[in-house]
Amino acid sequence: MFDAKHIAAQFPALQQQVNGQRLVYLDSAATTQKPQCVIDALSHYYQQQNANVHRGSHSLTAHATSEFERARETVTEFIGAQSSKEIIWTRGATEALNLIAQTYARNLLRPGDEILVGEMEHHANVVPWQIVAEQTGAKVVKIPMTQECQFDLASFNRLLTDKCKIVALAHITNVTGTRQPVEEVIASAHKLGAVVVVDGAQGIVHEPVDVTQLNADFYVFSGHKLYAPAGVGVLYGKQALLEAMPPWHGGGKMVEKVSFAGTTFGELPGKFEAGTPNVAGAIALMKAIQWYQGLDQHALATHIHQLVEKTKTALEQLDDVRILGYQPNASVISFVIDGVHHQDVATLLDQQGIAVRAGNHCAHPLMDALGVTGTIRASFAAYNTIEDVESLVAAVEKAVDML
Ligand SMILES: Cc1ncc(COP(=O)(O)O)c(CNc2co[nH]c2=O)c1O
Repeated sequence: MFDAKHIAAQFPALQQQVNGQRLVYLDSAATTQKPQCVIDALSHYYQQQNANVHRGSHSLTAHATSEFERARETVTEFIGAQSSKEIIWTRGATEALNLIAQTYARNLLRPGDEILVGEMEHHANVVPWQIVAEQTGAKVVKIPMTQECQFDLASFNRLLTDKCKIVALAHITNVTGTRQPVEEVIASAHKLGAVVVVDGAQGIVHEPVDVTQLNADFYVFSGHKLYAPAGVGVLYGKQALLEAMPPWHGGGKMVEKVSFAGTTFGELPGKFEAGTPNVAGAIALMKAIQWYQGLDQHALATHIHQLVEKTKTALEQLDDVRILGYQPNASVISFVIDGVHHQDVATLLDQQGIAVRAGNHCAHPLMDALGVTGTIRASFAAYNTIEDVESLVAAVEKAVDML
């Protein structure tokens, strides 16, 4: 039995009322709320540890650097990387995907090469590939989804030719929570010499990740979806790939020697970390990972899946409510109320203290495939309870009656 109420009590943001009602936070796929211990880690850093890292020669900077690199080691172990050199700090998944596109891909791609991208992807895993395709004369090829909002593996294998140099897909998608077959995609792509970029923004928080076992070439995620602050994220890349890539941004820390006759660049991971990093964010992400690893992961996953299943069962009893792309064992559920704009529903729910996401969820191609302009999405995390489900369903029922 997963004690979500005990978990929720650790989250200050969840103790408030919104519009005079208990906050029911069901938008964790957008960003999770933060436990007190993570908030304390941020405060402690700025109260006691703040200094710039890898520079200066005083005790504070030495300690801050040590904690910053301990955070990198924590991420290394958390995702099963071979070396901390394979862990690059970014602002989040979006920046990590753009870094890969503008270094690895831009350096590799030639006219006629192909980048295969899943139809259900978040724009952060579509647009960077379109930009670099435009820059290099390569082509982005859509991997269609099935009618059931699953990754169409058969179509993928038909589209996969020796023209394909990169495959980009989410571990878990953000609108329907589809767990995509990254293992099979990686195996097939590698047979043809293509690399696979796995967008782990949703996956990192809903199942154990071992990038070595997965054999992913790149895996990216954002701290703020993993109970950590916004502004810190991770790009994992196989060391050999990262070593061969040109730098992303120029500046301090990423160089070996600068002269106007020419500049030599630093080693991993600093080569990709120009400028002053988000030290506090990295340290808080370490604390978030340590907190998260203290949870019973099987019980947590079972709990979240039960909440989503109960939500589905209740919503499908309501007139005019249509659930879209439901996936067993997902952490999100998306639905529409026929004849009612999704934003109007979200506004009514908000008036009852219920925070969901309405809109296209940065997934226009998926919305087009579903034939809608947007959905209402409820997404669940460790702090959500059955009472949250009951509040959501009652509010949707009220919305159906009112609208
Ligand atoms: C699958 C996926 N990839 C990439 C991103 C981008 O992450 P960021 O760089 O941290 O912004 C998101 C954010 N998804 C959402 C953000 O708000 N609602 C969402 O569903 C995502 O869900």
